[in-house]
Amino acid sequence: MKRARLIYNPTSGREEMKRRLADVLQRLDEGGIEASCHATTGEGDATRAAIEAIERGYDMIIAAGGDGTLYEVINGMAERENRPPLGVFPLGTTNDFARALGIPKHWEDYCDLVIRQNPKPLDIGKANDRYFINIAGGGTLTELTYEVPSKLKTMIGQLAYYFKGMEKMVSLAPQELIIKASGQEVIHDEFMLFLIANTNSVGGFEKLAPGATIDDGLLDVIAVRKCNLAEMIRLVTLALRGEHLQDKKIVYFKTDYMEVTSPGYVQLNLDGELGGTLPATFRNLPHHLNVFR
Ligand SMILES: Nc1ncnc2c1ncn2[C@@H]1O[C@H](COP(=O)(O)OP(=O)(O)OP(=O)(O)O)[C@@H](O)[C@H]1O
Repeated sequence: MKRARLIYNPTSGREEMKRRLADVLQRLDEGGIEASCHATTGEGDATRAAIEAIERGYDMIIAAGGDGTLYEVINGMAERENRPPLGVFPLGTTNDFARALGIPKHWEDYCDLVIRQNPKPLDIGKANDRYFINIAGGGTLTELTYEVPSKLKTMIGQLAYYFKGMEKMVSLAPQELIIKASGQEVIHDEFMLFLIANTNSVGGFEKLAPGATIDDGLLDVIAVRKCNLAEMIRLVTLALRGEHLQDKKIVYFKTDYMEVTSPGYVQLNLDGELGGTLPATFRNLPHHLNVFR
């Protein structure tokens, strides 16, 4: 029997885990995996639970929840020498990461994926002293991921982000950024936002970074130069079709290391969570985690 630590957020998405837990444990058990559970209680708890699971020598860790729970779990794992395989059980509202990797959403299919025990390596990103698995970003629009109330997400799911997104679009302001990336000329300009993608699915946009792959050792950088609301809406429309990267308002490149500074106050968003402020260094950590996928 292998031992798994299932770290789940009982409040994620539509609170599915509350109903499914017994079934999940039973199916894993039948597949030769004895799982014990940790239900998270609030901010930072999944990080502590992941550190403890490694110290207690579990054979694998399964993070069940949304992108926020996954972010906390990888931040507990990334600095450890011994990093057991990670399961990403998608139960959140958007689940960008699971969607990008084609990880099954249905609980039975997901359990079967873990039971097959075939984890594959993938890159993660490091922003200053924190880690992200899907996306890092900065600029007013990126703040919306942590401003959407959890209760609203439970009630109306993805729509909650659209409402908040529309509200934020009208108050968008450009910020001066200096971007120094390895293999690139220094860029100094005013930007609406910048994103650093590790996967191709971000914020529910499945074609935001079409060229981003999870194990190429590189981060895909997309920055939107200063523009007005009409241009911003045009870019969002293009992004839905994956046709935005050629636009003259967009800066796009791949890199393994980058520094971003600003004379202003710019908050960082890491996998949808507040991740400090600029200045920041971003680097790719190749094949740092093994994930069932
Ligand atoms: N028991 C709990 N009660 C309230 N909040 C919790 C609890 N456990 C964890 N949290 C908080 O939930 C947040 C993470 O939510 P998570 O991303 O898993 O789900 P979600 O918000 O529904 O999904 P998504 O990120 O896809 O929108 C973390 O900020 C964490 O602090």
